[in-house]
Amino acid sequence: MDSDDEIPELIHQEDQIPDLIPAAQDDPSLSKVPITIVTGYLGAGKTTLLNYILTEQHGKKIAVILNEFGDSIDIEKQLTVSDANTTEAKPIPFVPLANGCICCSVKDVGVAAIENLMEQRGKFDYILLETTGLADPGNIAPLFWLDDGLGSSIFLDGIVTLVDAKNVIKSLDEGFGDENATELKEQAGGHDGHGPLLTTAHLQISHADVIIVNKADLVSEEELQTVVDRIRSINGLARIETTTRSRVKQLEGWLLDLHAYDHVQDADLQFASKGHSHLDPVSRLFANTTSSLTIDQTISTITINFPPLETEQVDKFDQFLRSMLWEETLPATSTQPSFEIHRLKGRVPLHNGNILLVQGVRNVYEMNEQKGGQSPADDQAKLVLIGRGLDEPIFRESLLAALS
Ligand SMILES: Nc1nc2c(ncn2[C@@H]2O[C@H](COP(=O)(O)OP(=O)(O)OP(=O)(O)O)[C@@H](O)[C@H]2O)c(=O)[nH]1
Repeated sequence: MDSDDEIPELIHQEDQIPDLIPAAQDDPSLSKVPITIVTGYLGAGKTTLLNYILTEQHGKKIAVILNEFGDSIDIEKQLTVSDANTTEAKPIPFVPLANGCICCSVKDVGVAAIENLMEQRGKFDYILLETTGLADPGNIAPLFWLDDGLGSSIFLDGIVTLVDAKNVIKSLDEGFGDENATELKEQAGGHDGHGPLLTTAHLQISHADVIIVNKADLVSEEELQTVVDRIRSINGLARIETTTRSRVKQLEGWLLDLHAYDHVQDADLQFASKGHSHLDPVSRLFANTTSSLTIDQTISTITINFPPLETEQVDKFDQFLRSMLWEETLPATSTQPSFEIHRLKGRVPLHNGNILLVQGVRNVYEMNEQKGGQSPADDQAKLVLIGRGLDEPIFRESLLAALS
């Protein structure tokens, strides 16, 4: 490693972070680089996917940050850039970083890895960040919104979760391979009289914008459909594709250029309400069969439909979101369920002809009023929530009361 590749000092103070990436901040002509977070259980096929991408001809130079366990607990980030002109993947010199998992100490290690990478800006036009098998993407995603330094040079394009078709149901039901699985005692009706489990698999699925159900070759078509149905019952917003050897049918829209956070399409929210669109060919094959849909007891998706808002109600809507996301309390209701929100998308038409677009991950949300642009489908406002303990009638009642 030569002197140009010196490891930057790790940052421990949150308020120091905005100064990180000075080159990017100083030169406004540099456009923001998109980043996709790739997550999934150990052995789901993440490395297979990234190797496939790095050797594919796709005209993009993609930097991959791998987050791997070595022999010891040290974690190293290996940076590799695919070369659009040859089929070779060129490694950027190894950048050893401090011990720790990217989701536990992301403000230190993750930021430093990305800062390190951004010093080599110009050599790539897309970043893929692979997280360890047990990462909770909900800890990582808001960083790209909240951190001024990162946010000025990088934007989060989306979260892709790989699941292993053979083992994912066991992971969801039994916490297979997951030491962090926790029993939700307050929710009755779980397995063997116990509460259902909240596993890392639930968190990885609930936060995902794209879910790749890999290792399709190891299960029957019926088993594959059961897996797709189960995943759909957890996350009604994500696009789902089934693959073997992580070979997605195309990179754009499935791994790159996801634009999951920069617009809220009406079609996406319709999809959550109906629960069947965006389906991959295998799912379509089964669309007319009577497969029984297992509703996951732990994490689910709900869609709240409500009438378009007067301009004066926008503040009330914002207060509802703050109460729900920041205080985990539903306003204006006597029923106070225990819940947590992982992902939120909303499209709210206003009587002035504008449209309010809402995006959220955990307790971080963003609301933008877009001028005009309402479509015929915007006769109702829609708020889609993915999380734990969501009961649509209770949430709807609270929202309507808060708006009145
Ligand atoms: N049968 C089958 N095996 C696969 C498939 N995809 C990957 N594998 C194999 O499964 C094993 C794990 O794949 P990886 O790509 O290393 O999985 P990973 O998610 O990166 O796993 P970790 O590095 O442990 O987090 C490897 O031996 C792969 O060759 C698939 O679709 N079918």
